[in-house]
Amino acid sequence: MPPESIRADVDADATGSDPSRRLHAGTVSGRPGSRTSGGMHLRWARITKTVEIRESSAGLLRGSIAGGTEAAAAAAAAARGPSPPSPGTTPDKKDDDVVIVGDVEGGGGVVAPGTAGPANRTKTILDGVSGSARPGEVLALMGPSGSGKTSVLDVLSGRSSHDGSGTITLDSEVVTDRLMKKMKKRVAYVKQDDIFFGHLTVRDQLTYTALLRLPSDWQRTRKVAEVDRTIRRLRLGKCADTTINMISGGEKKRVNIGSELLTDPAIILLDEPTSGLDSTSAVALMRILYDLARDEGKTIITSIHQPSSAVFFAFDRLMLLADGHVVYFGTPRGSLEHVKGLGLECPEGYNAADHHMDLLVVDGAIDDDYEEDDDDDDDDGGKRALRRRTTGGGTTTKRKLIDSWDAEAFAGRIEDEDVAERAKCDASPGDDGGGGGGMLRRGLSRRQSVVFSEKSFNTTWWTQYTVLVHRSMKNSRSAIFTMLNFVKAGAIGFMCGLLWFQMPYTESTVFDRSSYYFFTMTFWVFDAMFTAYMTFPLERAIIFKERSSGAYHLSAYFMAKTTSEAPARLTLPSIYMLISYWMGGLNNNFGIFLASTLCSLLSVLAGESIGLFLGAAVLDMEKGMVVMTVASLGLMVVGGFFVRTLPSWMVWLGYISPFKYSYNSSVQLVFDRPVPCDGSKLLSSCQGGAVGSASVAEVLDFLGVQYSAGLNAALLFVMFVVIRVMAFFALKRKKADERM
Ligand SMILES: Nc1ncnc2c1ncn2[C@@H]1O[C@H](COP(=O)(O)OP(=O)(O)OP(=O)(O)O)[C@@H](O)[C@H]1O
Repeated sequence: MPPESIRADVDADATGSDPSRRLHAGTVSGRPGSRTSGGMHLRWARITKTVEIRESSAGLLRGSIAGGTEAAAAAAAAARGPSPPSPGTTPDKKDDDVVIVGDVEGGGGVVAPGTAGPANRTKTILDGVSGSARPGEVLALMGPSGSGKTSVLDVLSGRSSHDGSGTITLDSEVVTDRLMKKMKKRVAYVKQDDIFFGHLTVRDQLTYTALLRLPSDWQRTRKVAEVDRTIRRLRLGKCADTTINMISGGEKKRVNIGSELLTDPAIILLDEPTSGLDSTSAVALMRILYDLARDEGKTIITSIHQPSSAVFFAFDRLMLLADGHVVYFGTPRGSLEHVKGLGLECPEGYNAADHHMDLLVVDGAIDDDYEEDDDDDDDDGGKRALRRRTTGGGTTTKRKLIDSWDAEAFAGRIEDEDVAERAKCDASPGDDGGGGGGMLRRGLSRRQSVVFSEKSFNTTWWTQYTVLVHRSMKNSRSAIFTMLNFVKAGAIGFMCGLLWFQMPYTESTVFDRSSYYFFTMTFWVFDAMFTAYMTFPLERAIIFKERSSGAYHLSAYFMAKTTSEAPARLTLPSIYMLISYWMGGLNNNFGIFLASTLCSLLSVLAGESIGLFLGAAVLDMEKGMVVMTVASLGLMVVGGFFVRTLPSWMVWLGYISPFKYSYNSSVQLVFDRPVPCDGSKLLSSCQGGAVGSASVAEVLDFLGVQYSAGLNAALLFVMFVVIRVMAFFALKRKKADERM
């Protein structure tokens, strides 16, 4: 369909008698006097995006079959293997890329898709993409997997940059990098994955979001009222007080949308909001989106895989993508006319969306199989449907569709619309603050100044910190204060108590006393290191998502995390100490119990810092676990328990071992008086039998303990602080990489 007919088509469709219009009939609670602002007209022209293809450590090249030659696609598909996500990481489609086999440098491998040759390491994932989305309308992006839907949304949302050759305009204002950064707050982006703290209820999730993101001059009651309204609007009443872990997929999607809606965005971008939903839930969700567009004038852009007929025809506009190219933009009904004009008519009664996908999905490997199977008598309808995708002369329908869409003319049309609208705006006095005269020529436009005048954050650092502490405590309370963890601390404490039960304070138990502390600090420091390690890799998706929408400062999050988890993290070792210390009869002085418990807790905090640092530095769980294991065992080995004299080049490692300081300080404390000899002739002063005693200094020397208890505790504290600061900077450095 020629681009010129797009608007006519939209208008015609809007008055049509399509049965799918029932989707628009849904009602949403009225919004009299609501604070809702309408949408904005978003246009984009000639957007191109090229990415570097990363080489894996095994010398393989990661790429995708999309956009590649059929041969490349076939070989790449053949090479495709299961690629499970790393445990605990958010599945990332970028990591699911097909592995292209071969020595690419040597030119012997498979051609990187969309590129000129085997040695080329870049790939064009968006190629001159143009389109527009208006307030009050729902634009759907459709196309096969890998066609570029998410990439378009990433670019439009400002979460990812494009190559700079194209333009994006917002109400006809060119969106510069700076404006794009600010614009993110007016653009809600609901990603494909539902990422939340699972232990929070739906209401908690929305309330924390409201407290973090709604303006600080709003009263708390107003924010809570907004949460209630969002719950009603998204029909989440039934599950409002259920934890997110327990709600259904459709409800999760709605919570995700609700979290974004709270900030009253002008533009809402959604990446496959209906994926994983049954058709009824998908229709219900789409109805909510239509209500938002119709009733509140929002601009909505959603990618969608294979919608039902009702959903398909209800879209206001449709953008079909293949291999990063637009192959159609216009009304859904117009899309059928367009393909019919190319001799690819949708069969009677066949789902239009399925028909488009059939035309666009081409998998070289599958097609080759069918070529070979040509004489197969057992051919069935499915195969025939697939073969339908190949037209005469070996040209795929996909190629035909790409070639027949005049992307250049379409981009020109989008740009003309922009120019016309801008001229209209310039000509209307007062509209831009007085006098017209060219918004762009005057530098900062009215729209831009409105956006720029917005503060980077809606709330103060302190508000962010307190809200995040509250949220984190609530979440970690549920995650750490579990019955299982209490049983673990209690049972291990009791077991140790039995093992070291009521040791007499004599020469023969010198080793047993010190080994109690060796075990205690090994166990709890390891525990702290490994559990803290998980923190950032598990929460990274949430942090980056929330940060990319300007919810809070990273420092507020980090400080909140540090302070809120400490009580939970320290309670369990305290329970252990309370049970095992008194059962074991380590030292009946209560002050020494308190001091040695404090030293153990300091070592837990130092261990936690190491875990946080490694978790921030190595967000990939698989690699991180290896680094953690090596680091923790290494630090323990160099603590001086196994090898008294370390090789000179390793001595420095001993100074960064929390195990060493924790052990030293506690052992210093517990041997607070001379140790009576009991005939075991362990210590040199006791060689005469069960008479006399060994001095504290001799015992400590015998055990290889260095420095005073105070100095050891102080060094633990320094480790705890310094490594924690390092963890913050490691996380800060990661931020840019991970946001994409
Ligand atoms: N950073 C990247 N590095 C390499 N390839 C990338 C990168 N980002 C996207 N791609 C590739 O670009 C193509 C388009 O990806 P995109 O995620 O936009 O597709 P999609 O249409 O949203 O797919 P799906 O429907 O499966 O979500 C894919 O082939 C993908 O592998």
